[in-house]
This record gives sequence, C-alpha cells and structure tokens, in this order.
Amino acid sequence: MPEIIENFYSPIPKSVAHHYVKALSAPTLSNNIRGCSVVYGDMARLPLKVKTFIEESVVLCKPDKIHIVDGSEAENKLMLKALKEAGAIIPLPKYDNCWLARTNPADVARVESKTFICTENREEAICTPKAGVQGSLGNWISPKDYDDAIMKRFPGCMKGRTMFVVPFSMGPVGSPLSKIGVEITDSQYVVCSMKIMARMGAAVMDEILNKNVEFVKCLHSVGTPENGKIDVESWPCDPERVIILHKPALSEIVSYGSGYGGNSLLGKKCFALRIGSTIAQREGWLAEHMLILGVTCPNGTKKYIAAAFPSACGKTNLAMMTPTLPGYKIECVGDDIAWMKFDSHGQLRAINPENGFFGVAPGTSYETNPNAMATIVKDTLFTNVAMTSDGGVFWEGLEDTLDKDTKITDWLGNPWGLGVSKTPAAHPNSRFCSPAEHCPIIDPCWEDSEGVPISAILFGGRRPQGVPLVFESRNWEHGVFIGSAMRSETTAAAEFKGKMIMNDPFAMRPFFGYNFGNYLKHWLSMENRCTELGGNMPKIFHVNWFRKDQNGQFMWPGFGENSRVLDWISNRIDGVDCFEETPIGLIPSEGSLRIENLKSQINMKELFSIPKDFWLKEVADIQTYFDNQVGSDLPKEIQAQLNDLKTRVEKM
Ligand SMILES: Nc1nc2c(ncn2[C@@H]2O[C@H](COP(=O)(O)OP(=O)(O)OP(=O)(O)O)[C@@H](O)[C@H]2O)c(=O)[nH]1
Ligand SMILES: O=C([O-])CC(=O)C(=O)O
Ligand SMILES: [Mn+2]
Repeated sequence: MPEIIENFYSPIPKSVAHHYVKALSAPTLSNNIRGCSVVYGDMARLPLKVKTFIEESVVLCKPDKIHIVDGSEAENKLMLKALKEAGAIIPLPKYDNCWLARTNPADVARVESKTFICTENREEAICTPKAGVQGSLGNWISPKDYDDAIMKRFPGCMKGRTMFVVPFSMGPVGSPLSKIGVEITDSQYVVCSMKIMARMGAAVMDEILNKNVEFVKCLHSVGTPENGKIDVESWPCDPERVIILHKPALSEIVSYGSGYGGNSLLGKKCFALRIGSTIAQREGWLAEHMLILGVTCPNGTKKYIAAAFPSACGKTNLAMMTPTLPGYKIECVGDDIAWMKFDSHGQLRAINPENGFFGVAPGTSYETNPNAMATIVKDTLFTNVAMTSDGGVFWEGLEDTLDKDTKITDWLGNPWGLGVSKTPAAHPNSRFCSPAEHCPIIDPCWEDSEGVPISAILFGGRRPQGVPLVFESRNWEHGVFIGSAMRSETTAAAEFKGKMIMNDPFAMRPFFGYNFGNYLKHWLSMENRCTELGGNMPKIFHVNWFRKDQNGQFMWPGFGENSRVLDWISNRIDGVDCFEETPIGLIPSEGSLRIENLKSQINMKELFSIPKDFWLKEVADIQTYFDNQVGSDLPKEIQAQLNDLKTRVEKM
C-alpha cells in the first residue's frame, strides 16, 4: 500500500484504499502524473485512454493531488466527512445519512445563457434566427472561441485542490443502451452527488478497460474568481466567468465556475441530453427530458408512459404519483431523462439513464408527493433548503409539518419565521438528491437493460390560459408538431426573472445538442423506422395541470388526481372510443373522464374550453416563433401541421 494515501485521508481502511491494486499481479509504483501524486486509487490499473485524459487535465488544471474514485461506501463516508469538516455540508440528524449543502447565493440554478454547443459550422448546432432576432434555441461557439474560453479559465484552476476522477455509467452498467463517461472535477460535492445520480466507480472503470469502450470526457472545475477572492469559502465558484461547453464531435463536456446541479453533475443535462441527443441522432434513437412511469389499471394490465414537461413543471410529481382512482397503481422508472429506442419488433423501449433523483424541494409534501417524502429521509444530499432546529429540513409546502417550538434557519443560514419572514425559507430551485432505489414505488423493471415498452408520450407545461387539461394528437406528425409548439410559464430552474410564457419545444429548449430543425426531422423519421420494423407508434398527448380560473386559482387539483387523466389516456391507448374531435386534437367525450368523488367541484366546461380568439393568437404566436427562431430549418411537415391547425381554428 503506497503511503501517500495515508496523508490524504487518514486513517483509511485498507480494503477501500486499494481497490485497483487488488486486481494487479504486479503493482507499479508510478502513482505520480507529471509531478502530481495520486492519493487514492492506482494509475497503473487505468485504461490508457483514461490515463491520457487525466494527464491532459493535470497539465491544464495543475491540481495538488489526484483521487481516482472507486465508488465504494467507505470512500463515500470519507468524502462526506471531509465535506462536513470543511463546513460544506451540515448533517441532518433527524434522518439517516442526510446532509444539507448551502451554495454561494450566486450559484443556484442552471445558466442557460452561458451554455454553448461547439461545432465547425453554426448551423450544425443551432437554427438561424431571423435577422435582428436573438436566438433562443441554444448558443453556438466556434472551435477557436471554445479553446480560448478554456484557456482563459482552466490553466492552474485546481491549484491547492484535489482532482477527482469519476468513471460513471448512464444506464445500468453493461446494458446495451447505456453509455459511459469520466468526469474530472475539483468538487467533492459533485463526487458525492454523482454517486447518487449515476452508477459510478470501479465497476465502470472495469467496463472501459475490459470492453475498451469510448467514454464521454467531462471536465469540471468550480473555479476561482479572477481576483482570487472566493466569496463563500464552503462553496467556491466563479459566477462571473461560468461557462458550460459541449463539443459533440469529440464527445466532450467542459464546465467551469458553477457547482450547481445541471451545471456540474455532467452526466445529467450535459451528457444525457445535450451530447446524448447528438449520439441519439447518429444512432437512430431519442434522448429526451422525460419521466417514465408504469401505470397498472384495475384489470391488472400495465402500460408505460413517458412525459416531457419543462424544468419544475411536474415530472417528478407525476412519476411518483399516488393515484386517487381506486385500483390504479403507478410505479416510477425515472423522473427526468429517458433514452428511447425501437427494438427489433418496432416497440419503442425506454431506459432511465440516471440512478437517482435531483428533485425540486418546494411544493413536495406528504399531501402532494408522499413517495418523494419517503425517498428523501435516507442517503440524501439536500441543496439550499431550510433547516429545522430538530435537525430536519423545511421548505414552502411543508408548513403543516411544523410544530410551534421548531425554529427554522433559511437557505441562507439566517433565522426565519413562518408568517413573519417576507422571503422564502428555501430557495425556489432548492433540491433533494436521493438514490432512486429508495423510492417506495420504484418500478421492478427500472433497471432492465432492454428498457420498458412505451405506449404513450405526453407533452405538457404551465399554461394558465386557453389550453385544456388533456388532448390527444391526431397522428404522429401532429404529435411532433404539438411537441414543437410547446410553451410554458418560466420557473426558478433557470436564471430567468419574473413569469412569462416561453416556448419550450419538447421541454428541451435548454438541452438540444444540435439544430432543432434537424431534431424535428429526426422525430418525424421515427414513424418510418417503427413501421419498417412492424411496430406501432406510441400515441402522443398534451396535458396541462396548470390552467387557472378568473380568480387565478388552479382549475384542476392535480397531483394524485392526475390519475384520472392517465385513466383516459390508457383507454385511448386501448382504442376505446371515448373522444371528441376538436380543432386542436381529441378531447375526452362527455362523461369519459372519470371525475366521480373529486373533493371539489370542477367546471369541466371551462377546463376543456377551447377559446377561438385564444387559439387564433396561439397559432399566430407559434408562426412568429417558427419564423423568428427556426426559419428555413423548419421541416415542411411541421409548417403544414400549423397551417392545418390555423384552418381548423378559423372555422370554429
Ligand atoms: N398545481 C399543480 N402543481 C404541480 C403539479 N405537479 C407538480 N406541481 C408543482 O410543480 C413544481 C415542480 O414539480 P416537479 O415535479 O418537481 O418538476 P420537474 O418537472 O420534475 O422539475 P425538474 O426537476 O426541474 O426537471 C412543484 O412545486 C410542484 O408542487 C400538479 O399536478 N398541479
Ligand atoms: O438541471 C438541473 O439543474 C435540474 C433539472 O432537472 C432541470 O433544471 O431540469
Ligand atoms: Mn429536469
């Protein structure tokens, strides 16, 4: 056992310290890369490609030490201990192995404006907006600016820090649908979060070694401000110079300046969606911002449904729903990302490439999502939630759980009083990061390597006006159009200020890895692919839990009551004649949506009304959006769908 390990974390259990050495017949002593010592793990055991990636990163970032992550429990304990000692996480003794991290208040969400796709030609990465219009479907960066951006930020950025090497698999290790990445990071918070969010460690390194598979290179540093002054010691970052870079041609991700969620856990949005969507386009499958759930009907039949809602619009809640309709059962496969591929029979199959949930905390409660509440009391890393004096967590939506003696500390670390404080206790984008296996309704097939069969795809968003609770697309092409025309009220999951209705096609606006026009062509091409294999296409629906009445109140109770909508969708998948044609699609025919025993009176007429003036404006807005943002990249089939919708609405 090389003694250098001792001076990093001591004492260290022998069994953990040298996982890689164990498998070696002749351990080498060259645990040193370009003058930087490896304090955990063994270089000699690493695949050459990983070694090269580490060497390049060491030369660039100049860390003091290197730690090759093995993913063991004991290693994780040491990491959490070190984070606690550094004041970066606070234990939550009310639960089992749960922790709270408070970020720098300037680092609380994804930064879409600083997120770039790098390709030779701009048109590969993004659509060409109309002259004078600012594009909103991703940002392009040239190869030269990409290199410059790295050279302005990374040289020496890990001085005084340890560089962690995290091998991880998106999808179960060894599954034909899975893909591998290696994230190099100087954040222990990232390592601990990646342990929850992805399969990571020695088993993945073995996979790279034994199968010589390619991996996505992910380089991440929390950075240090140019003036060298770190604002919040326990959460170093460099908000001024944050940048998130993707180079699909090299399967490479480079992220600087933020420690937060989608900016730093590079397996998630950067890999599974942005790089993932480019791989999917090449290989003929779909990488989507979608939950996956299983729904079992009272007669025992089970179907799987995937659903795309923009960030903070209800994916986790739907994926873990407790149905109010008797005899129904919902099981969760995933809450954020789906990788979907047609099998040899033309059946669309989906895997959840993740291993955990990075869920929005506010609004999560025993009433709205008891399954999430049961998931997060063990092995969970919370970020920016409030804390209670008895060592628990608190956020908006949990008011009922407080007793009067409990004192609250808000997400910034200040005392907070219910009904007294004017600011929220938890940051609106505060999150829980929990292992999926702790979810009481995790689907028995959630790790099946061939994926689960998908019968329907749902699109949805926050639409306070005009958009009915549910409607079905007329066919696949119409469904793809519905996805392309999705709009939603902005939320706290990104850096936007204030509420406005924003286009968010396929809930993927911040996550496209390539030109949205080509993405649409790819979606349209799925129908041929499926038919050639002899399969049936999944049906496409649009749902809206967020319609409001004149008093600004939600018209539909949502959450578990959404099982009523799933019941109707399930009947439609079975071909039951329970629909009525409207200009925008098929809605439930009178009496076919089960509303018996709802706690409050619902104005069904209002909930399903399709106001002509609203839809005329909607059609015009979509046309403007396509003209301004997509231009000549828009497939003619999608324009034809919009024309047809316009004609139908005008005839109303
Ligand atoms: N009114 C209403 N609110 C809902 C419903 N479902 C979810 N919400 C609220 O929407 C917010 C976000 O919900 P999530 O399920 O965490 O959203 P998400 O799509 O998983 O978000 P990301 O993790 O950012 O991708 C929470 O405040 C929920 O309480 C619903 O059916 N009705
Ligand atoms: O990426 C993140 O930080 C969290 C998330 O799931 C989203 O915003 O959709
Ligand atoms: Mn998400």
